[in-house]
Parts: sequence; C-alpha cells; structure tokens
Amino acid sequence: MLDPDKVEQDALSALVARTTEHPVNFFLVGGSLVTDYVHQEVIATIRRHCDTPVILFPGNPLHIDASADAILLLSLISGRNPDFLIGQHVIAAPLLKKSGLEILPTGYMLVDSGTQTTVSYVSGTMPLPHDKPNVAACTAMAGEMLGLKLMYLDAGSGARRPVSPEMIAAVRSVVDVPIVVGGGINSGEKAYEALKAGADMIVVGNGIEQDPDLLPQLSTVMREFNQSVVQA
Ligand SMILES: CC(C)=CCC/C(C)=C/CC/C(C)=C/CC/C(C)=C/COP(=O)(O)OP(=O)(O)O
Ligand SMILES: O=P(O)(O)OC[C@@H](O)CO
Ligand SMILES: [Mg+2]
Repeated sequence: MLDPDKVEQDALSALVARTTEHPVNFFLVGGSLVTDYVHQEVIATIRRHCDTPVILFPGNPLHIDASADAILLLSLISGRNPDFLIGQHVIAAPLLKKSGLEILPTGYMLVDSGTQTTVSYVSGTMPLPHDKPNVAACTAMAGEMLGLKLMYLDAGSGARRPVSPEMIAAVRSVVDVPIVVGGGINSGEKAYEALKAGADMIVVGNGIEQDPDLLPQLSTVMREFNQSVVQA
C-alpha cells in the first residue's frame, strides 16, 4: 500500500523497481485523510516500472482517480455511520460510473488495535473488538449476503497488534468471498500467520515504508505459501 502523503518520488521509483524482482500482486494507493493530492503522479510512477494493477483505497470521493485500474468501494460495515455505509457512495456514484474504474464492492471492517486510528476518528465509528471473532464473522456474513464481493479486515495504519489469526479464521469459515487483511503486518511471521489463518491478500504499508528490505521477505513468504497450497 502506498500512501500519497508519505511517498517521495525517488524512493517510490526505487521501491517500485524492486517489485520486478520481488513481485507484489497489486499496488493499493490511498489514505484516510490525504493532504497531498498526488495520486496521479504516484500511479504514473508505478506505470513507468511495471504493469502491476493499481487499486485505489479511498477515504472519500475526492480520492477517485481514473488513471488507476480499480477501486475498493468500501462500505464501513463495522461502523454505524450511514455516511460511510452509503452516503459517500451516493455522492461518488456518477463520478465512478464515468471513470471506467473496475468497482470492487468491499465490506470494510475496522478492528480495534489498542489505540484510536485515523479511520475510526474520521468516520466517527467504533472498531470491532479485537477479541470477538464471532462479531467479525457475523458482520462479514451479513456483508456477503448484501452482495459485497470482498471483506477487508483492517487493524489500522501502523497497528501495534494486527488482526488476530482467530478472527481471520472465524471470518474465513463463514464467507466464500476473498478476505483482505491489513494493519500492523510488519514481518514475514505476521504475514504468514495471516495467510495461514485464511487471508487471501495481505496489505502492507508502514512496514515497507520503514524498512524496504521487508519487500523481498514478504514476497518470498507469499510465493512459498502459494506453492505450499498448490502442492497440498
Ligand atoms: C465512496 C467513496 C469513493 C469513498 C468512501 C469510502 C469509505 C466509505 C471509507 C470508509 C472510511 C475511511 C475513511 C476509510 C479510509 C481507508 C484507508 C484508505 C485507510 C488507509 O489509510 P491510513 O494509512 O490508515 O490512514 P492515515 O495514513 O491517514 O493514518
Ligand atoms: O500501514 P499498515 O500498518 O501496514 O496498514 C495498512 C492498511 O491496512 C492500513 O489501512
Ligand atoms: Mg497512511
């Protein structure tokens, strides 16, 4: 995940170039409260180096950029704020239709990680309790029944504790749609734990921002995990 507020062009170019040797499946571009509107520059830099798909991860309709490939159309189903469940989407709908972006309807679930996150503050919603896998499972089930095509469990940017393997497994056992897990995944071990518990995709932001050498480690974990699944 690339946060437009945090990337610096030279460092971004170097990082994206490294993904030709240590591949990632997607680039997510976004942030909850973006102050530097440089989505287009970030996406152009990615395109210069590779053809890996770019998916927007937006906090509000101002973050829509038609130069990406797709957008996570998040509905904040862990919260009870109608604006982030449907209100922002009504505002964004005509723009999205015109953009030609592939729309990925996503059940977005914030999970408590011990400290208040920007997303929780900005959306005025409470996250799901960290130690209540069943609440997450019922939320995901309802989201899937409502037609959402992905579930995203997010402990929040730089979370001290990621979403627990128990919660990932509980969600895995009740939905068929792909599960995305992010927030605080800053080591190969944590990535492996999430994959083993049932995550289909892991999102890493701060970990690689702080230590770009994490990229090759995570790419290897992902490849080995996928190979082990194919062989089993
Ligand atoms: C309908 C459209 C296009 C947008 C609304 C989308 C909704 C409902 C979003 C839910 C609430 C929200 C603010 C989500 C932000 C998700 C996000 C991009 C998180 C990653 O940003 P962080 O890195 O955690 O944030 P900071 O870097 O700002 O701390
Ligand atoms: O920056 P990190 O902690 O990797 O979190 C990524 C993303 O899930 C945050 O919304
Ligand atoms: Mg961020």
